Amino acid sequence: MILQNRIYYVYLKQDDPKKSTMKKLEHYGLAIKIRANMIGKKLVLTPYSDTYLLNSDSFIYTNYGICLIDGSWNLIDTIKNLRVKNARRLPLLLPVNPVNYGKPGKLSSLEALAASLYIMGYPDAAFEVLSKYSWAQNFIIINMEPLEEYKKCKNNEECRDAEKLFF
Ligand SMILES: C[S@@+](CC[C@H](N)C(=O)[O-])C[C@H]1O[C@@H](n2cnc3c(N)ncnc32)[C@H](O)[C@@H]1O
Repeated sequence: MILQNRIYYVYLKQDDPKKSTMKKLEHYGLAIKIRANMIGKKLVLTPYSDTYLLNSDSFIYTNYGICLIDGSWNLIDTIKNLRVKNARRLPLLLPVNPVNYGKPGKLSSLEALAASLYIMGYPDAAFEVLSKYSWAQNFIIINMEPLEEYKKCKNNEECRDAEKLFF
């Protein structure tokens, strides 16, 4: 079950809106679009963070929510200087989305969200968000072994070591 009003995204208008995975989740009532100045203490997923997302971050998720930055990978530099309180990176995983299939780390917002929910201990919510796209069905299955390892990590160093086991 997905906790109500905990999944947010900032939309950067860099891609075809019809292809935005977060807009689709919003359509199903599973995500809320916000402006960057509303991020506050929410977890923010950005590959530029030095801090890995941990299972223990579920405390921040349940209290403040999680926010994706929905832009284009081609313009990812735009968010390089984003300064927020609770920025997090994900350890490497394999995307299954049609644009970046098989390129380690280049996850869609939907995949990044599902991976985060899984690592924080919400597998049912992860499967629920993935269920909205047929191409996304195998994302957890394909990444099950790394995800299970990442879920056990207690700090950055353990995440880095776990990543090296698979990539
Ligand atoms: C660059 S956007 C591309 C989104 C794509 N247009 C879509 O509709 O799904 C993907 C977003 O997912 C999150 N993300 C993807 N991979 C990540 C990683 N390795 N670490 C942290 N966040 C990640 C970030 O919020 C990132 O901005």
